[in-house]
Amino acid sequence: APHWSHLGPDHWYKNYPIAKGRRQSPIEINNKDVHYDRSLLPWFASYDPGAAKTILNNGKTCRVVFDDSFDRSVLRGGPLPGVYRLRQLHFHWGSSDDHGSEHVVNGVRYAGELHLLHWNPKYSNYLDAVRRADGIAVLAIFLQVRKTPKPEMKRILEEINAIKTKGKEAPFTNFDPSILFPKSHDYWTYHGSFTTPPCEECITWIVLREPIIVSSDQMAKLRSLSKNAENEPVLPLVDNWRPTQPRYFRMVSASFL
Ligand SMILES: NS(=O)(=O)c1ccc(C(=O)NCc2ccccc2F)cc1
Ligand SMILES: [Zn+2]
Repeated sequence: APHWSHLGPDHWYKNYPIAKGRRQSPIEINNKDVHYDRSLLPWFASYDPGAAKTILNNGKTCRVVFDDSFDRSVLRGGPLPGVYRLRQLHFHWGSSDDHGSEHVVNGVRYAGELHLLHWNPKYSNYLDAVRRADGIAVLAIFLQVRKTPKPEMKRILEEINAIKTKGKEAPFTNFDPSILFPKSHDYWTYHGSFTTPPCEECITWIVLREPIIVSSDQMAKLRSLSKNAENEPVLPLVDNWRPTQPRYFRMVSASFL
């Protein structure tokens, strides 16, 4: 990773000027700024469990990677003009249960946030899609800590022990991430960016209103990951969330009243 990558979010603009752009993510979602759009369609995920390939610790997050060589696992509907291919999912979390999400809703910070990243196959590949305003769609789901966790998160967290340090990867097959979805498909949507460098402004964000429930132990499991590679000094992988960015003149639309 580049030498500056250990510098915080306030330094990113030196290498990625777009980090100070007009369409950055995450943002605060406040009811007073949200516009109910009754023309917004429901979104649908059609995922093939066989597309899941591996789970890895890249020193920045825990990521599950999927086969995106054809329209095998796709997201469609909602604000999207067509199908978008599922490429990976990853998480953001804090150093304690009272913070860790990237988006903040009416002042509420959640313990974490799950991002399912999809790209628009009208472009030849992911790298090309990243350079387009309609290139990427991220489905964001908040993680809320409660006593009785959702059993579906277990499968991902069971693999954590195999990817403790940066660069560790393990097979992760036969997994349909839609089992993680909450009951309600209500969402907010707006145009934004990657929340990490290169901060490209290529993302249609679909942020679910209903969080998924995890336990404090499950969050502790995520916090047991390390930023460092094996046989390097231990650096806990925590607080991998970007602070909220100015909304400027962006409309946040809601699919619900
Ligand atoms: N937290 S998030 O906004 O959902 C997010 C999703 C994906 C990336 C990513 O792919 N980075 C590497 C990357 C970026 C651009 C071009 C090629 C890349 F590999 C970064 C942030
Ligand atoms: Zn993310």
